[in-house]
Order: sequence, then structure tokens, then C-alpha cells
Amino acid sequence: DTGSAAAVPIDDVDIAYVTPVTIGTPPQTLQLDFDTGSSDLWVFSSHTPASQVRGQEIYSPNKSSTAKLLEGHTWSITYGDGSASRGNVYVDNFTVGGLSVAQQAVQTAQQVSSSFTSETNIDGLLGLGFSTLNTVSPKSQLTFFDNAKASLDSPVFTVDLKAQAAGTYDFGFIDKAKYTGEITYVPVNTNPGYWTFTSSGYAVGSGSFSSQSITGIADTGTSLVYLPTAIVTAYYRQVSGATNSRNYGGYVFPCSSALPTFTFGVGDARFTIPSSYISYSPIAPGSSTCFGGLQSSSGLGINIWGDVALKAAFVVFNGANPPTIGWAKK
Ligand SMILES: COc1ccc(CN)cc1O
Repeated sequence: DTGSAAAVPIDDVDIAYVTPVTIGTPPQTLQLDFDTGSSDLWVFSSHTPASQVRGQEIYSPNKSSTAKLLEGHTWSITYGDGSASRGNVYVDNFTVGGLSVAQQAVQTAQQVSSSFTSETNIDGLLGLGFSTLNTVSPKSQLTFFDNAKASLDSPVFTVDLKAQAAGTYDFGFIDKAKYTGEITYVPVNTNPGYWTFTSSGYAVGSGSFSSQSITGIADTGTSLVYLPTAIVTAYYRQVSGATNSRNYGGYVFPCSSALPTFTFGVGDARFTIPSSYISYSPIAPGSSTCFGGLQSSSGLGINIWGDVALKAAFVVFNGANPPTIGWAKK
């Protein structure tokens, strides 16, 4: 089997991407944020208080003839940005881009935090991290990818995110039309459950490449890139008027400032993030102060290669044993 579905930016700065999925019988279509940085599949539902729903599509298990409550199971998750959700669990038919799983655990939200309520274009998350991170209790559940893996032509999914355009999530195959040159594969550390790999270094603009190991996670569910402070300060030293603002919670700069590109290494390969991806967004609509797409990871305890970096590459998440991650130009 294989599957292929669109990854559509939800706003004009690519803060997140959503992908259509269908759940149950007859099929209910929701738009989910596919997140390689977590492993819960949760949805806005008929169990979500109306006060917390602001236009999101909901999954109603009682309207699905194939839904079954997973008795006595609950879940609760908190994300790196402080957002959170919790609820109960059903199993039901689940399809992504033509690829179906019969008894997928679908976690129905009974409570979502305000940032999810205000994210009106996201109807839930589909975790593509390792199933060890799943929060369902007393028995943790498998991700869609883990459930589908055995039936896939190849145990992989690929991520092709684009700036202000629809990209794709492919399952079970590697589409040669989506990348150029070779794919560089590097090892993945599955502890504690992220797609953790080690980058071989970085360069700021046309500067020299600094060979150093940067261990971090490939995270489709995070908008920006978060790297060690030394690297980030070296970058913004090249941006006139840049400051690390406590007020705005990170590096900001005059939107008119020229930004260098940022290059990162994967093995011998080099990937360059265009300046336009790093001039992420005005701090408020119409402001002449811009927030950077590259920020310090010092407060996170982990380096994150989020959408700003993933947009610059075609990435293969290889779920073989042992798992690896592959990066190619496009
Ligand atoms: C509030 O919105 C989100 C919070 C957390 C994640 C997962 N990194 C994805 C989101 O779209």
C-alpha cells in the first residue's frame, strides 16, 4: 500500500500545515496537523465543549457505525509551547490519502487549551513520532504510521513542505520527482521518541562552514528552527538592528534589514534556508519589526529543526529497523 496527501499552510507565514483525513463510517473529513514531534492522534470532537470550539471540524463517534469506545482509556498531552489537550479514546476506520487503517486509535478531546481553540484551521494533530511517546493510559496506542507500516510497500513516510504552497506527505514510497540529487541518510536516536539526528554543522550566509555536531529533532509540528545560542547569535550578528527581545520572546529585527541565508549540514550534504524563510513574520500585522525564523533553543533543552528548515528540503522518515532519516535538495 501507499498513500499521498497534501500539506497545506494554514496562514500566510506557514505557522503550521494541515492534511485532510477521513474518520469513520460514513467518512468524516478533518484537517489535521501532522506532527513528527509527538505521537498522539487527537481530534476536536463531539466531546469538546462548545465554548472551546471556534469553527473547527469535529469528529462525532456516535455518527460512525464503525466507532468503538476504548473503555477506561484516557489521554493528556502538553506540548513544548505550553498548549495542551486531553480526553477519551475511540478506535475507528482512518484514511490518509488513500491509505486506510481499520482500527486506528482516535483520541477525542474533552478539553483543549486556548491556543488550540484560537487555531481555527487545525482540527487536531496526527502524531508521527515514535509510539513510545503516546500518552493514552492504561494502554498506550500506536501511531497511524506504526499501524500502517506493515502494509506499506516500504516502511517510510516522506515530508515535502513548501513556503506558501501545498506540499505533500507520502506514505510507503519515495517519489523521485520530489527531490534532486542524492538522499543523505543519517542515524536516528529514538530516545525518548523523537526523530533525533545529528547535523554536521552550519554556515551563516556566504561565511565559512563550521563543522560541529548539532543534535536535534526533525519536527513538522514546530514552525521555527531552534538552535544553540552561540549559533543563533552568530547569525543575528549579521543582521543590522537585530536584538534578542524579552518582550517578543526572541530575536527580532527591522523587517527592512537584509538577512543572510542559513546553511546546515547533514553528513557531507549542505542545505540552505533562504533568507525569506528566516524573515518569519511581523511581530504584529503591519509592524516594521520582524520576528526571526531562527531562534535560540536555550530555554527548550532540545534543538528543533522545524518547518522553516524542513521547507528547504525533501525529508525521508525511514521507519525500518533501525530507523534513519534522509535529507535531499529539491
Ligand atoms: C497550538 O498549536 C499547536 C501546538 C502544538 C503543536 C505540536 N508541536 C502543534 C500545534 O499546531
